[in-house]
Amino acid sequence: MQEKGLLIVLSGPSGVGKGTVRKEIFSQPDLAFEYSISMTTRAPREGEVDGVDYFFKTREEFEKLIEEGKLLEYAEFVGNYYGTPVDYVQQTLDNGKDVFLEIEVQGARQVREKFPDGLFIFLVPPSLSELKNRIVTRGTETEDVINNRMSTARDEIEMMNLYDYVVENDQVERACERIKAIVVAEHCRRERVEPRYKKMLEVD
Ligand SMILES: Nc1ncnc2c1ncn2[C@@H]1O[C@H](COP(=O)(O)OP(=O)(O)OP(=O)(O)O)[C@@H](O)[C@H]1O
Ligand SMILES: Nc1nc2c(ncn2[C@@H]2O[C@H](COP(=O)(O)O)[C@@H](O)[C@H]2O)c(=O)[nH]1
Repeated sequence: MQEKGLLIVLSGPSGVGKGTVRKEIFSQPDLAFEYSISMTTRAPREGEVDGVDYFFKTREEFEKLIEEGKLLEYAEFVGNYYGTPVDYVQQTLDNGKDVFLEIEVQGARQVREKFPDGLFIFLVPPSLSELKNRIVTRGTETEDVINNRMSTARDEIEMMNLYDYVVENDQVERACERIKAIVVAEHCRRERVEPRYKKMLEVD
């Protein structure tokens, strides 16, 4: 029987660097994750592409997806809906591949209920002032939205004890290395050791 993949959830306050870290991890070929592209009612930012960064939906379309049970989890975050397509996640896990979700904490709680064996990682900034600096420097949000996201961030950080691991994003490369090490360790712990590691342990 084919082993199921690992469901990896990365959360953290807005602006901590989840997307940056995730893109860096996905640019490296040594860990084969599949990224689950989320649905959102948020308007696309400059340079964002439908079907690559998000599937952009109207509120009506999103509410229909909720009614039809098409979402593994969803949440309203600072005025917009965000959600994870259930079929893609389930099919990819069933095919034995690891799936990587980058979602906020309300959604992560719902995923934990459905996938208690998932791997839940919370990314933290070196400080709240650095968090604000990152979100401001990104230059994508209005002042009102930044203030809203910063006040939500304080509540989110209080939820970090619900996660299996907390990783500091002081430098992108270091945060990626920490996350990759956690995933490899989890695979070993769950005895789903990659063949190349098994080979290393073989005795002649
Ligand atoms: N380790 C880091 N040091 C300095 N700047 C960083 C670091 N990681 C990310 N950044 C910068 O911080 C900003 C926010 O990063 P990013 O968009 O990846 O955050 P996010 O957590 O995905 O945010 P959101 O939840 O709002 O989508 C970006 O401008 C990014 O370049
Ligand atoms: N619960 C979910 N949260 C999600 C999902 N996709 C993204 N997110 C999180 O929303 C906020 C805001 O994202 P932004 O792109 O507008 O900055 C951030 O914390 C994302 O991680 C999802 O499918 N479900």
